[in-house]
Amino acid sequence: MANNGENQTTTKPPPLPSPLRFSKFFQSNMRILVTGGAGFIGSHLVDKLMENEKNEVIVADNYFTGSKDNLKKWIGHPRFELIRHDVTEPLLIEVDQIYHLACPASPIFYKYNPVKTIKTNVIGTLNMLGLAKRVGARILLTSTSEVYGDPLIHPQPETYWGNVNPIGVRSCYDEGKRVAETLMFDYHRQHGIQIRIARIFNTYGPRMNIDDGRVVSNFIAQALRGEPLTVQKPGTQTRSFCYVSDMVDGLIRLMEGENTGPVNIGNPGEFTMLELAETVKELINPEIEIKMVENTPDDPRQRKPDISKAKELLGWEPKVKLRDGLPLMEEDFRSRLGVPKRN
Ligand SMILES: NC(=O)c1ccc[n+]([C@@H]2O[C@H](COP(=O)([O-])OP(=O)(O)OC[C@H]3O[C@@H](n4cnc5c(N)ncnc54)[C@H](O)[C@@H]3O)[C@@H](O)[C@H]2O)c1
Ligand SMILES: O=C(O)[C@H]1O[C@H](OP(=O)(O)OP(=O)(O)OC[C@H]2O[C@@H](n3ccc(=O)[nH]c3=O)[C@H](O)[C@@H]2O)[C@H](O)[C@@H](O)[C@@H]1O
Repeated sequence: MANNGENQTTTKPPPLPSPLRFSKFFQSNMRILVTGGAGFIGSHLVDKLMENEKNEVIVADNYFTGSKDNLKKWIGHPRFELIRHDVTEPLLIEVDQIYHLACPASPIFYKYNPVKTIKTNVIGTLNMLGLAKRVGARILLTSTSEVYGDPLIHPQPETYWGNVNPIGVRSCYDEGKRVAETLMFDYHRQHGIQIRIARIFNTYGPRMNIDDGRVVSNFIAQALRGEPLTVQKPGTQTRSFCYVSDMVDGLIRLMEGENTGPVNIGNPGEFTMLELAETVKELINPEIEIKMVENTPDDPRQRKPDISKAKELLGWEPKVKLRDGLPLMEEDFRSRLGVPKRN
């Protein structure tokens, strides 16, 4: 029987919280660090966390794929701080929770400088675990469905150990995240750190980079620019797309709950890339052409989360269907590309 982490209780007590907790200037606010908070999912997470007046949010980001623009409504807010920081360097601050998202997510960006991607996943996660250990913070890692590689089991439950190429062009990301998960559990067992691991499946929504290279952003930008939708061959490969507000809700529930994870967070609705292209065409621009193009190596052929664990342990399941989420993203892309809605 695969031991998947959930019954691995720690023998060591967690470290004491920062001594500042006992100082006379003690503030009861929850201090939350979001690494990668200037990115797509991170900035939506920050919006949600900032809604709670008891939260102070600190974002650390090196702006590789993120942007200050995504956080502009919070810059200058007394409960918000933005730090230009690369997580491959240590960070010495006092916080109660860490959402560790920093890592390029789109394949074109994570393959751009693969050695840096590995450093971000391994050294970056070590640094954030070191911070969690020093101050007694709870830490959540945004891992990925890519830890299942090109899966041989469908849909993928958390107990599946995956089918991953260790020497391929995607390995800097998927093996990097696998090591990051290992580090999380080793810090948990060895040092008593409170950990949470989310395995995120393809997420989409407003604020994705327009030329991000991921399939939903590509298709919407192409449809709005009047360019052919580039379906990578064979087009029968599948993905399951989760709207970003559902994702943020799942991440917060995981952080606040009692279970370490790993927990799959994603929308089980499964589509082939040809079906996705047809849907974008129908909803956004029926005149657009669909063009088959060459694929990249090691592209997973099928992907769909088994979310039984998220349902049972977090009481979570996604609410936004693809057909309802795409128009919300279209609106954001129209305003950023300056393409008005047709009558
Ligand atoms: N969006 C998805 O479909 C998806 C799926 C699975 C997992 N994830 C994970 O979720 C997290 C966020 O993904 P996203 O889609 O928002 O991506 P994103 O690229 O929009 O955001 C990543 C953020 O991390 C920052 N960053 C990258 N390297 C850094 C470093 N060394 N130091 C500091 N900051 C750094 C970037 O500048 C950016 O702001 C990532 O960890 C990703 O692996 C995302
Ligand atoms: O969800 C996940 O776990 C992972 O999924 C994605 O990786 P991937 O699924 O390969 O994402 P895309 O680049 O959006 O590709 C999805 C599919 O669309 C296809 N595609 C992509 C782009 C395009 O223009 N056309 C097209 O058909 C690709 O071949 C692939 O089969 C994310 O980019 C990773 O960050 C994330 O960790």
